Parts: sequence; C-alpha cells; structure tokens
Amino acid sequence: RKKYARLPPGPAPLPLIGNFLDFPRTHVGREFAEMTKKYGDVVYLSMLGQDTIVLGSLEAARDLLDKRSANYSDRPTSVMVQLVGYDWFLVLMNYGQRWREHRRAVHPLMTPDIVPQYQAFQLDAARSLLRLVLQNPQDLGSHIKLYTTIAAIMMGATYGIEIREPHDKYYHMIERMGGVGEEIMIPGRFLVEAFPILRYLPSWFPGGGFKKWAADAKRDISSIVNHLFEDSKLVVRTDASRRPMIHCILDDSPSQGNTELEMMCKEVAATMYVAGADTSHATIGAFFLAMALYPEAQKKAQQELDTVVGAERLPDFSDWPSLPYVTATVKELLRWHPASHTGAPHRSIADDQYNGYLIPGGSTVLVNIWAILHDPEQYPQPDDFNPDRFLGSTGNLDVHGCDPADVVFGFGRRVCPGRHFAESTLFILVASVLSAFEIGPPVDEDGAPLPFKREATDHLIVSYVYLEATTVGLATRKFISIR
Ligand code: HEM
Repeated sequence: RKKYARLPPGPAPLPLIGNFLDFPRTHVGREFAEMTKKYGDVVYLSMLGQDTIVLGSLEAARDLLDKRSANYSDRPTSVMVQLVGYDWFLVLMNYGQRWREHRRAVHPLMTPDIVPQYQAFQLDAARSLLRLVLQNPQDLGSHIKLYTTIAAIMMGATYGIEIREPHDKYYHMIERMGGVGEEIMIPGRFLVEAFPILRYLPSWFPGGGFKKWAADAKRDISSIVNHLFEDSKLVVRTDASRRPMIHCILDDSPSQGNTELEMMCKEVAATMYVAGADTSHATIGAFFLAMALYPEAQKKAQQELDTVVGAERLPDFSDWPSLPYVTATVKELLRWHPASHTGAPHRSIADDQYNGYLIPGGSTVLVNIWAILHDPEQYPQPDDFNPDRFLGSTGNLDVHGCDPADVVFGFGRRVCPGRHFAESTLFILVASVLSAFEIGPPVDEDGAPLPFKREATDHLIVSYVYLEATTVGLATRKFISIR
C-alpha cells in the first residue's frame, strides 16, 4: 500500500473495474488532455487492474520514452494478437531478440537514401487517384478510393504487386488483414484481454465465440501473408526503378533460399504493408476535409504549384525542394490530424520513479500525441489548419524547432521507421491533387453549399476524419492528360 501511495494522480477508481469508465469514448486526445489539465503531465488510470500511465506533455514523453528507452520500449501483451496469429506484426511485438531482428531487417529499407527508390510506386498511385477522381468526382469522399490509393502504394512498394481496382483479389485480402488488425485493437472489444483466463473457454461455450472468430481470422491471415509473399516472388523484375522492399531483403541477403530468412521476409513485408496503410490513409482522408474547410490554405498551395510546376504538367518528386508551402501543408496535416492520438502503447519493464511518482513495472504507457500537437504555446490557435506556421520570413520551410513529424511518429526505440516514406507519400498525393483539382465545400445539385458532414473515429487507435462521401466538390484546374 505504501508503494502504491506514490502513484501519479488520476481520477478516482471504482471497485474492480478501476477507471474503465474514465477511458475516452469519443475523442481520445481531447479527453485525455482534459485529464492532464486536472491532474498534471503524468496521469494514472487502473484499467480493469492494468496500471496505465498517460503522458500529456512532450517533456514527459522525451524524459521517459526517449531518455529511459531501455525501460519503456516494450509493448503490452495481447491475448488476441496471439490468438489471431498477428504475432509477426512488429508494431505489437514485445521488446526482445525477435523485435531486434525484425527492426534490423526494416532499417535498411527505410533510410532517407533508400526511400526515393519507391517513388515510382507513389507517383503511379497519385496519378491513378487523379484519374479516379476525374472519372467520378462525386465519389471522391468514398473511403474506398483513398484506401485503394494508399493500398496501391503500399502493395507496390512492399511486394511489387499492382492493385488495379478496388475490387481485385488483393484488395479483398488486405481489407481482411486490416479489418482483423483494427478489430483486435479496439480498447475493450474483447473481454479476454482483461481476463486472460477466458482464453481457455471452449469456442462452443457461451461467451467463447471470440475463439471461433480468432481461429477463422488466424487461418485467413496466415494464408494471405503466404499468398502475397509467393505472388511477390513471381513479379517480373524488368524495371530497376521499381524495386519493392521484399526484393531488397531477399536479394541483399547472403543466405538466399534459407527458410528462416524467407519467414522473416514474409513477416517484415506484411508488417510494412499493415503499419503503413491505415496511418497514411487516415492522414490523406483528413487532407480533403482540411482543404474544404480552409480554402485560403488551399489557394496558397495552388498558387505555389502554378508558379513552380506550371500548367503544362503535373508535379513530381523533383519539384519537392521548390514547394515549401506544399511541404508545410503536409507538416500541418500531420499536426492537425495525427493519425493516432496516442500512437502505439509502450510498456514499462521495471518500476521507475518520475517527478516523485512511481511508474510501476508492467504499466501500459500512452503518450497524448494529439495534445502535444495541439499545445497552444507551440502552435497558436491549434485547431486551425494553418501551414503558414511552418514558414520562415522569406517563405522558406521553417518548423521553428517544432516539427510535428518529431512527435506524430512516436518515441524512443519504437519510433516509426516509415516516417520518410510516409512524408513522401503524403507530399506527392497532396501536390498532385491540389495541382489538378479544387476541393470545395459540399454542394447540392444546383451548386448551393451544403452544411459539412464530418465523420470521425477519434476514439479508435487509428483515427479517421472524413467529409461524408459524395460531399466534396471538385473542379478540374488542369486540362492535361493524366497518364
Ligand atoms: C502518416 C503515416 C504514419 C504515422 C502517423 C505513423 C505513426 C507511427 C507511430 C505513432 C508508431 C508507434 C511509435 C511508438 O511506439 O512510439 C509507428 C510505428 C511503426 N510504423 Fe508508422 N506511421 C506512419 C506510416 C508508416 C509507414 C508508411 C510505415 C512503413 C512503410 C510504418 C511502419 C511502422 C512500423 C514498422 C512501426 C513499428 C515500430 C516498432 O514497434 O518498433 N509507418 N508508426
């Protein structure tokens, strides 16, 4: 009792369920920020007996997750991850030898020097998004289209496989894989996470239905991961500028044909696909909402594109250094709508002291990324979408020491390895769409403005905000062929 008297402050727990009812239900970032205002930078919650720490400031996140990373790089263990066979997924892997090996395999695929190697896949998908929008602008808000675009980038860059349309076989596979991942990460979705003993219930027993669901998911996921790997080996390598990650791992390893290597390669590729798809999709979905809400920002980006790129062609990666406003728009997007309000949870390994409080070993540690990126001291009027905040006096890109990318991609040894890839994907999509189209407020059949309808899933691990489908108005700005 004496030890636990030094826990950080937090809302009063109820018997047995602790603070289960205090966990945010509508907007994780905003609701945790309210707790931080009341209790301080380090808040303690007991979630059905699980010690949970919420860090509400950049200082606390850096102090613990960066500076004491040896103690804060583990992940909470999940029964459902094991039951559905998602244990190959690096993001959820416990800290240890296997994690280290996977991380070592990922590193050379994602360095700033290597990431440009995937530009052909990113450019292709950006052009194909323009084509889709041109053919059917009413449908732009359709989540499917944006998802297809991101899926195409990730499938191309990881496996070299082309997704041709929203309903081809690969599309269904990755939807299933992502759907299972999303489901098992919904806090409180499976009772077995709080009461692991339930995993021994037979699936036919009342309440044991989750086991049948998990067994089906495991069978499907394993078959999809194998299928994608085998198909990627069949991809004909004709174009040296299109070398997917999977070929990089297989080719650059001295021990080709080795089954352990094949297994690692399979798992790493699936990780890269799953980790990159939903987060990038969530961010680009928010882009359309931001542009419709803030026409001034859109106009400035378009003026820059018109000056630098001109009317005769579409932007490509060579334009990037000359487009500071578009780059600032991407930075602002990462800040305004962080794809995950709290990132992936960390877990402390041993008891620790911070600011006089005890952080018990085995605690789940969450960082309120959303709150850090909406701190009015660093980002005045944080709810406004304003790329100008990342420009210097001469219009150059200047993040003033507060680059949202240093926060939104997480902390310490578990920081997102896909950061450079993600920023380049966002750059080419944002630049291409703004160059070709004007995103307007929703309009009715006579062109009269309609009230915005916003869909949000701000209570989930990956948070999506969209304009409701069919409400984005678009006007073509360029009469050029989008090949
Ligand atoms: C806007 C896009 C993205 C955002 C906002 C994002 C954000 C994050 C965050 C917050 C984490 C957890 C970091 C932590 O534990 O502190 C993470 C982990 C990870 N991300 Fe990303 N990510 C994005 C795109 C990508 C892409 C494109 C890839 C791969 C190509 C990727 C691969 C990974 C992997 C493999 C991990 C697990 C790292 C580990 O646990 O050791 N991410 N990401």
